[in-house]
Amino acid sequence: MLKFVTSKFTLAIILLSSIILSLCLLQAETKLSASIDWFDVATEGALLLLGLSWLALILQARPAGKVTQLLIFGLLGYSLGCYMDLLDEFFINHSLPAWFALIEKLPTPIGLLTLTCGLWLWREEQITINEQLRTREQFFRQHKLVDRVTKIYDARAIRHQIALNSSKPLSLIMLDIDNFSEINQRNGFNRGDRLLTDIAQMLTCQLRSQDLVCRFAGDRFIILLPNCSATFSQAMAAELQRAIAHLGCHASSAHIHYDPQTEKQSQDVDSLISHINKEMERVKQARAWPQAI
Ligand SMILES: Nc1nc2c(ncn2[C@@H]2O[C@H](COP(=O)(O)OP(=O)(O)OP(=O)(O)O)[C@@H](O)[C@H]2O)c(=O)[nH]1
Repeated sequence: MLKFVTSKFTLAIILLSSIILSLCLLQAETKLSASIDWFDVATEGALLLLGLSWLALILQARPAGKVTQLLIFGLLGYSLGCYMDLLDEFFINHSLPAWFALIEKLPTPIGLLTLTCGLWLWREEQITINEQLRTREQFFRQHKLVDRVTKIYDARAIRHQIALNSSKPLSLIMLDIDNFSEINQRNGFNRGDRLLTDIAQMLTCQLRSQDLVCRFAGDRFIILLPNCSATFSQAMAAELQRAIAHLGCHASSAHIHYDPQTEKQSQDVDSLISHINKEMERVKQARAWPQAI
């Protein structure tokens, strides 16, 4: 439903209806210059310009996604309402079609309602990002264990965090970008760095506040999910792979689950890391095998 409401198709309909309304209004009787309230024209024109400038700012500042679509749709509705109010100033009311009075009232409230939904989701998104940044910032200050390129935790940091969390059930996800050396060769090392940074930021935004992501090595990331089930981590791994695909590359994923209460032998950080590395090698081999035959 949300997708339908915010689809490009709907945006096209709003633009089209704006054009149709303009044509309709062209047939109505215009007011004499002396009877036009120029103060109203100025204020309504200013509101329209403000709506359009907010739209331009949103388009510039926000990444593509559900929240941005809601904000755009809301601002388009609001701007359309302002535009119709402005046109209204230039035409004699009784010469306008009867349905115009009804239609005129709709875009602004619908637009403002959608905008409010968008702002609410933006707020939720920002709270998650702030929480992640605060955790990262605190850890950075304490240990200076941050990767130079992506500015997320490095391998030493995740080892430290796994050790801290290993008395409770935890899951680890490893993501390894496929054919990253080719991406480097094709686009250059700097673009490769940029892609690693984008992936790191995207992963940070996708996780729960208690999860941690690190750049483990080259094109390999590890995510620590404390207190979660194996099913949850499996679903999360698939979700993260899909999100990485949106950035134009593919990642292999491996995941392990460790519950100290049910395991026969307790595992330390090294054995957990070695376990997930082996899982990843198995996944990579399974991927390479069909290509080899
Ligand atoms: N841009 C950039 N590249 C890096 C960095 N660190 C490592 N790399 C590159 O990452 C690539 C990793 O190569 P491989 O381990 O062979 O992985 P791959 O090419 O993705 O191959 P598969 O994993 O088998 O799909 C190498 O080409 C490294 O040069 C870095 O900090 N920035």
